[in-house]
Amino acid sequence: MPLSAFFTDAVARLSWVLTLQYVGLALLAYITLSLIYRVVLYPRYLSPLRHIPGPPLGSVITGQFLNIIQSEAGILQRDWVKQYGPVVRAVGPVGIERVMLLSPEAMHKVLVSDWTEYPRPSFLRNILGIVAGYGLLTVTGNEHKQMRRAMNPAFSIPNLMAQTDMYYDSIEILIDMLHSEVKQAQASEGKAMRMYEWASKVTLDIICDTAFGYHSNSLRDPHNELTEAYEQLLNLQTGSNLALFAAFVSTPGLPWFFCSDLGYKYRHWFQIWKPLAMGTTLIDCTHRIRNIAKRMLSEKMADMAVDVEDTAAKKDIMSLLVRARRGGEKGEYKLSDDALVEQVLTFLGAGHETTASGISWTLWLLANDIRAQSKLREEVTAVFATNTRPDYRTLKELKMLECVVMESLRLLPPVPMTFRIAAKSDWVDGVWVPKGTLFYIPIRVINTWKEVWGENAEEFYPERWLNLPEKYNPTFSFLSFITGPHGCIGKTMSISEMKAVIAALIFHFEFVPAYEGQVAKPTAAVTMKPEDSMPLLIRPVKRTV
Ligand code: HEM
Repeated sequence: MPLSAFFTDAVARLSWVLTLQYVGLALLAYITLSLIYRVVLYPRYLSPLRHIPGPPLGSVITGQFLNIIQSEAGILQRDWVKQYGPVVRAVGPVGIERVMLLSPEAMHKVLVSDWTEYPRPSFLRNILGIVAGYGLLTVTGNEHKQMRRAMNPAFSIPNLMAQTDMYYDSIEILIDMLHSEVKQAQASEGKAMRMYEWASKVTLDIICDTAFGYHSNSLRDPHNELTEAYEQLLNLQTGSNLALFAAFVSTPGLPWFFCSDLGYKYRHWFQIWKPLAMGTTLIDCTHRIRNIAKRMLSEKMADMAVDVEDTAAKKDIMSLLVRARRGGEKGEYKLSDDALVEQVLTFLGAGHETTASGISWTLWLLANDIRAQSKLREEVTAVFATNTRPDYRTLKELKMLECVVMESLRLLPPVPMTFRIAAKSDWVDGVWVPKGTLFYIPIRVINTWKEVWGENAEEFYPERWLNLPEKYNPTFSFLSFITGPHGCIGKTMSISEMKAVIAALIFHFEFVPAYEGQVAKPTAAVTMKPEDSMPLLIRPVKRTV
């Protein structure tokens, strides 16, 4: 090669290397500056929210995030309100701002009037989607409106009235099992049992039975695959696991991978590094649950194909889903086969664990308030003495039962908080909230806000429901099921189910704490279940016939 050509070639190569270096450096500078802007400049000096009172900004990278996930759900936020007032700003990981507004005006705008502008943020949709399917809980806007309209009839009062009697098939099994456990223990003081586990089994059997006509038999079968898969899945979202779980599901592409066949095939890859091993369990559980949902569906669709006329008249969840699958011809809402499975997962997931937590917390509160427990027993005994399967109306008329269930849901809400994200910049109750800001919907904080509920707001006092405080707002002071178009579709069903289970348990058994000094241990997860599965000492009620 002539010398001049050699030099030309060398210069060309050098300029390529230099160009690449410049591009690399420019990219690095861009990322560094963006990060500095996001985590330091914007939240500290530029954000329009920076003057709103709130806790210190915290660590530059994680903000208040570690404090939040390490504390009991809703309690840190309640302390902030006590310290800084009803409008609070806090900074989470990588400088993302969160605001918490407690006023009914703010809740009305975010949850009701402008709900499409304040959707669930994607990290929440992914957490819910993985645990409870990409169905009604994760869609928004028009798709949500259509889906909700299709499902509403399943939760109508006449439908629920017809359904109540079916609850007792599972409740009676629960009572029998508890009686035989106590009998086997042969101890006069009763037997300590993890009531959350029993509550979870009975609510799973009830939802499978009433919604899908499927007998999951989780009460009788100690190794039921559905129960075990849900248990493992929920444990992934508690304590220190929660941060990793949130990081997993917030990583673009990973939620899809977790639910795909590809993810299932390569699930063991996550075991190469211990901190990632949770990925294998997560994929394994979601696949087991999905497979059962598919099996449930295909069995039912085969049954229903035989009796099309009958299906057309029914308004239970399964019949409505199957009809939505056939829809379309008449311009009705149409569900694909995959979407159908996601809906089944939604009603399975959203419908059992929340109600189970509600039942366990109610038992805990009653175990610690013998006066309220005795008063409730007196009320339910008057009914159960002659009718052990009281219907929807009879349950509704029991005043103390209503007070106990509502008070428990107020004080220890199974969903202690949820989130929304501002899809536009706008004023919310006098605060200019920029697009992209996260909203806390602080359910537990609002439910126990002293400003509304008075000085004893944080105490269990069921009778307060007979004489509600003057500042009580029926739509925005009790948010356990939130409100507006995304409000819980299963609200009336779960309240009546909780009543039926609690009434039967209190009629048959006495509950006291399992040991001296026992304290409640609510998890800091999306749903607030007892971390220790709520051991309580239970003994049969002695009656003189
Ligand atoms: C005590 C029991 C329950 C509690 C405390 C509860 C609470 C909630 C809350 C707070 C939400 C709103 C979540 C958010 O927007 O981020 C919600 C939504 C939902 N719940 Fe429940 N729930 C319970 C029982 C049930 C039951 C039994 C079912 C069904 C059988 C159910 C099905 C749903 C569905 C499908 C949604 C999504 C509604 C929508 O976006 O249109 N829930 N629930």
